Amino acid sequence: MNRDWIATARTLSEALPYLQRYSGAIVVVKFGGNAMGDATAMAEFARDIVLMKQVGMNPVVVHGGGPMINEMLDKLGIKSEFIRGKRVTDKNTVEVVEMVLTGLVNKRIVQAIMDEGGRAVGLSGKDDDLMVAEADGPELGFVGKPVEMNVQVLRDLFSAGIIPVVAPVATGMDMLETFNVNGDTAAGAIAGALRADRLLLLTDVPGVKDASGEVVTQLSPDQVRAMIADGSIAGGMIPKTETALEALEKGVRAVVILDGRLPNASLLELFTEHGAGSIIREPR
Ligand SMILES: Nc1ncnc2c1ncn2[C@@H]1O[C@H](COP(=O)(O)OP(=O)(O)O)[C@@H](O)[C@H]1O
Ligand SMILES: CC(=O)N[C@@H](CCC(=O)OP(=O)(O)O)C(=O)O
Repeated sequence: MNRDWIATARTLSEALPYLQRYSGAIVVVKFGGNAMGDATAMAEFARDIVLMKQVGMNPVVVHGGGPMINEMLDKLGIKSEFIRGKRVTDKNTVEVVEMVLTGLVNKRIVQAIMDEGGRAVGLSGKDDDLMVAEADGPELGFVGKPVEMNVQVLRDLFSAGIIPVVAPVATGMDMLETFNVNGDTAAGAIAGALRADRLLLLTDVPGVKDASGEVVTQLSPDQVRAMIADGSIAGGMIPKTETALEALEKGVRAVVILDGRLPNASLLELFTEHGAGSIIREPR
């Protein structure tokens, strides 16, 4: 008997308690632009999501696409800068953001999930008023912070056997403006409104690193606040960890920041005893 086959069978058998624990669980997965990588990485990600649905979980994909927005802004000769991990967004920029996220990136992910045999529907915060936002701060322009969530549409899609894929673009309170919402912030707001069992933030680093560059596998909210204050958490990791703290306050059970480029990163986290990346939750 081939040893690899035996190992595969054992892995499946060992996954049973996790499959039982997560049956019916809502898992929000943020797929960052830097984690998307090439077509193979995209297909592997899609396969993991389809598997989650197949075993009875309710995954929701919330995606980013920062590098793809940068590429399009470059082509159009529009300059862009970030403040504390968020893109300063003027009128021209928000149009590009909406086109790239709800068009290009969203449909690529929907297509990848369909290609793996799942059913996916793409939507943005504008669809069925899923995410209503107001300006995050005057210096950021059309960057939104979610103020009202209407997640019924996601529950409807769950019951229909469909995987929702959400682009982080929101409508304003007046229903006229368009806001660019950071992908992590959007994922946290959706996870909070759904009181999700897990929020997975897939990125391009193995987890949250301390000042010496080591990944910290377990973090409490207090530890995260201290690391933001002393500067060991910086740049794009700020919205990610702030999102984690807010999501926990709203009743999400745990938030995991992990490397989406690692093959089967989400499955490793959910279905094995090893876990992956940094898990942030209240100390037990
Ligand atoms: N303490 C830290 N641990 C890990 N990454 C950090 C930390 N501080 C800052 N970073 C940066 O945050 C980045 C992840 O954020 P971002 O680039 O916005 O990812 P994504 O596009 O996946 O949302 C990492 O690539 C890293 O450069
Ligand atoms: C306000 C803000 O910063 N919005 C992000 C939205 C996309 C995103 O979050 O993409 P990643 O997850 O790939 O970083 C942006 O304009 O880049």
